[in-house]
Amino acid sequence: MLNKTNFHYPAMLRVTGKNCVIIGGGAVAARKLATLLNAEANVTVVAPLFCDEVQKLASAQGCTLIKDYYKPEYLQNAFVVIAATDNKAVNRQISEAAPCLVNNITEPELSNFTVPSAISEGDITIALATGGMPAFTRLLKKQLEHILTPELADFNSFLLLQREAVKNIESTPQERTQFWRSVLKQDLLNLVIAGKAAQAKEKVLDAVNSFRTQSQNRPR
Ligand SMILES: C[C@@]1(CC(=O)O)C2=NC(=C\c3[nH]c(c(CCC(=O)O)c3CC(=O)O)Cc3[nH]c(c(CC(=O)O)c3CCC(=O)O)/C=C3\N/C(=C\2)[C@@H](CCC(=O)O)[C@]3(C)CC(=O)O)/[C@H]1CCC(=O)O
Ligand SMILES: NC(=O)c1ccc[n+]([C@@H]2O[C@H](COP(=O)([O-])OP(=O)(O)OC[C@H]3O[C@@H](n4cnc5c(N)ncnc54)[C@H](O)[C@@H]3O)[C@@H](O)[C@H]2O)c1
Repeated sequence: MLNKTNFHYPAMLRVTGKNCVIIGGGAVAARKLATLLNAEANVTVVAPLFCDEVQKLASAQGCTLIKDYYKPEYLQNAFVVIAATDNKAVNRQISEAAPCLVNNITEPELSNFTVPSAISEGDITIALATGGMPAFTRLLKKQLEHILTPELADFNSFLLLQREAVKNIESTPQERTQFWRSVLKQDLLNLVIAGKAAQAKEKVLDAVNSFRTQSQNRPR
């Protein structure tokens, strides 16, 4: 049997438009529904009874609610399945029947993935897991929320654009790696944190321009 804590391969999933099925409609199902809907998944929730939060999310963000007990047919064509009933035996059946990514909320060891705690700001995401100590995960997340500011996310958006510009400069992947490592140093981060993002951006633009000039002058 799988160890309860051996979830050692972090990954970010693209669930946009993908069929994701949650069996169970209680408090935990509502939490998993919220994150799947935020990730723009196409979600179906199956349960005889839906809690207020699930109903609220369904009408605010749109998902399919099927008022029924679990049946294997509900797993057809699913990319992600969450076994989120309060019945261990049912969740176990779901875990066994799901030929895809499956998360079991009552017996994590029957899952092939676990849901980390996550904070996002713009395109930056910090995902966090503790190997099954969720209340501590929640506390650590609060600590990290202070670090992940809108200013950092804005600076990251700027960098993403510059990265595309740098890719269009004739250079080798090694040269680009070397370039970004030399530009993205602690002093630059300190400027952004100190509220001087404009200065930091200026420095990056200067560096990109001299990389371009160097590339043009380099014999190939
Ligand atoms: C991160 C988060 C994401 C989410 O679920 O959305 C999440 N649990 C959260 C909260 C939370 N969960 C529980 C409590 C009550 C306190 C407590 O019991 O400890 C609290 C705290 C609260 O609500 O304050 C109870 C609980 N959790 C699990 C079991 C079953 C078991 O352990 O056997 C039981 C029932 C135990 C029982 O019956 O007694 C199992 C798992 N919960 C995980 C994730 C995975 C491990 C992630 C990691 O390694 O950190 C894992 C392994 C599987 C999974 O679900 O993927 C979310 C944080 C939200 C946030 O970010 O603030
Ligand atoms: N993984 C986690 O993060 C986590 C967190 C807290 C609790 N838990 C565990 O998860 C269990 C559920 O917690 P909850 O707060 O969501 O419970 P809940 O009582 O709020 O919800 C249970 C839901 O399961 C549905 N259900 C029951 N039998 C079903 C079936 N055969 N088919 C479809 N739906 C069915 C119910 O209608 C209800 O909607 C708890 O018993 C606890 O052990 C896990």
